Formats: sequence, C-alpha cells, structure tokens
Amino acid sequence: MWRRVASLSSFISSSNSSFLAQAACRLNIWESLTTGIAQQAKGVIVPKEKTPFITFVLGGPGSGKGTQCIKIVETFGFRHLSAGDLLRREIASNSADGAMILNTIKEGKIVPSEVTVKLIQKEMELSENHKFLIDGFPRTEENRIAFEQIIGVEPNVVLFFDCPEEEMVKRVLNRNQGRVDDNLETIRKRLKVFEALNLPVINYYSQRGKLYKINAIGTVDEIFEQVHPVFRAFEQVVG
Ligand SMILES: Nc1ncnc2c1ncn2[C@@H]1O[C@H](COP(=O)(O)OP(=O)(O)O)[C@@H](O)[C@H]1O
Ligand SMILES: Nc1ccn([C@H]2C[C@H](O)[C@@H](COP(=O)(O)OP(=O)(O)O)O2)c(=O)n1
Ligand SMILES: [Mg+2]
Repeated sequence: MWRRVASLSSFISSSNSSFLAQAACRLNIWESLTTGIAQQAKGVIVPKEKTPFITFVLGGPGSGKGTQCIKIVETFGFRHLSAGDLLRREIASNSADGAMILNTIKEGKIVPSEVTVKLIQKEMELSENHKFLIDGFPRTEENRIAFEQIIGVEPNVVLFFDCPEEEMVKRVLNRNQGRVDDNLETIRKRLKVFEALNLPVINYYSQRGKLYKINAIGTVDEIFEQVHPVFRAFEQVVG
C-alpha cells in the first residue's frame, strides 16, 4: 500500500502541501532508507514506481456511467471509485455526516466537496492499483478545484456520457436499486443541477483537450465500443 501512496508523488507539484504529497515524500524517504538498502543487499533491481492514471467519468444521472465503469474494470483493470457509492456507504454506516449526505442526495443537491474528496482520497491511498476510474466526480467546479487542491493531481482522461434527458429519466426510473433519489421529483432537480453545475466542468476539460465525448444511446456493448479505443490509446502510458 505504501508503494501506491509513494507513487502519487510524481504527479504532485512541489509546492503542494496536501496530505498525499507529504505522505509520499515521507514514504519515499522511508523507502530509500529501508527497502533500498535491503534490495541492494540482495542484488535486486527495484522497479520504478508507477505513476497514477486518473479518469473522471462524467454524465447526467442515468447516462450509464456505472454500467460502463464495470466493463472498463473488466477489460482494463482499473480501480472503480464511485463518488455516489462512497457517499451512500457513509449514510449506511451512520457516520457523523450520514444524515447531511442523505438529505442532500434526496434533494438532488451536491454534498460539500471536502466530504466527497476526503472519501475518494482515503480509497486512493488504500489502493494497490494505480489506475483509477472516478465515477460521478467532479460534479461542480467546486468539486474539481477541491480535488486539485487536496489530492494535488489532475485527471489524464475525462469521459463524458452524452445522453438525452428523457432517456436518462427513463433509465433512472427503471433502475430498481432502491435508491432514495430514483424518483421523478429528485431526478428533475438533478437534471437542473447537472446542467447548471456539471456542464461547466465538462466544458473546462473540453478546453483542456482531455474530454472524450461518448454517445450514450445504444446497447451497453455498442457504447463500450466507443469507450474501448480511448483506453487502448493510453495502454502504453497507463502501464
Ligand atoms: N446503454 C444502456 N441502455 C439501456 N439501459 C442502460 C444502458 N446503460 C445502462 N442502463 C441502465 O440504466 C440505468 C442507469 O445506469 P447507470 O449505469 O446506473 O447510470 P449512471 O451511473 O450514469 O447513473 C441502470 O438501470 C442500467 O442498467
Ligand atoms: N461528486 C458527487 C457525486 C455524487 N453526489 C451525490 C449527489 C448525487 O445526486 C448522488 C448520487 O450520485 P451518483 O453518482 O451515484 O448518481 P448517478 O449514478 O449519476 O445516478 O450523490 C455528490 O454530492 N457529489
Ligand atoms: Mg452511477
């Protein structure tokens, strides 16, 4: 696990004082003091640390983000971190923020960025995998900036599942996962929030040349046919 944390340091700017940056520096020093000596003694060449590869997965509610993430994991071996799932886990565990998160989700609003970013950060630090699919995040400019400030990294790829509103409504109402937000009233609110707060994030990444827009209409396999080449193109870089 420490190797994974240490590897994030290569993506973090030197001026960044985030927890990850500090941990990475400490662990790099620790590594050179301990394993380095042990490996030298054994005559083993220590492999270079892997650089984290981060994909943000965006799209409106019901656009098929989670469904496609399952296929990306199966094919390309990413670690899937769904912001919504992490928040629902907080509600289920009766954590201090649980009631606030539940009310926010019922209202179709966005949970304060610090809460969500901390949950993502914890999972990234615990992960042995350096390839991350961060699903349903960032949903606002505030989310995006908080991630950059707290984690200190930018995504390599941003996928955007582009889906007409009425199709999203239909899918969410048929989702059948017992979610408190899968009702017509909340979905209508969520669509407004998506347009007002998430589209600016999507435009931001489009301007930075990181956005891959996927037509989210079609069968799950047809959509994955568009997703597949995006990751194929990065395979050499991802490792
Ligand atoms: N291409 C598709 N065509 C029809 N239904 C789909 C498709 N992709 C996903 N679904 C279904 O739509 C619902 C929402 O999909 P999901 O992956 O949960 O979307 P999101 O994570 O973007 O909200 C689920 O019930 C899922 O099975
Ligand atoms: N970055 C995020 C992601 C989700 N949330 C909250 C608000 C969202 O309406 C709910 C559900 O998110 P989730 O990604 O699971 O929803 P969909 O899969 O798009 O239907 O969680 C949040 O506040 N901030
Ligand atoms: Mg989802």
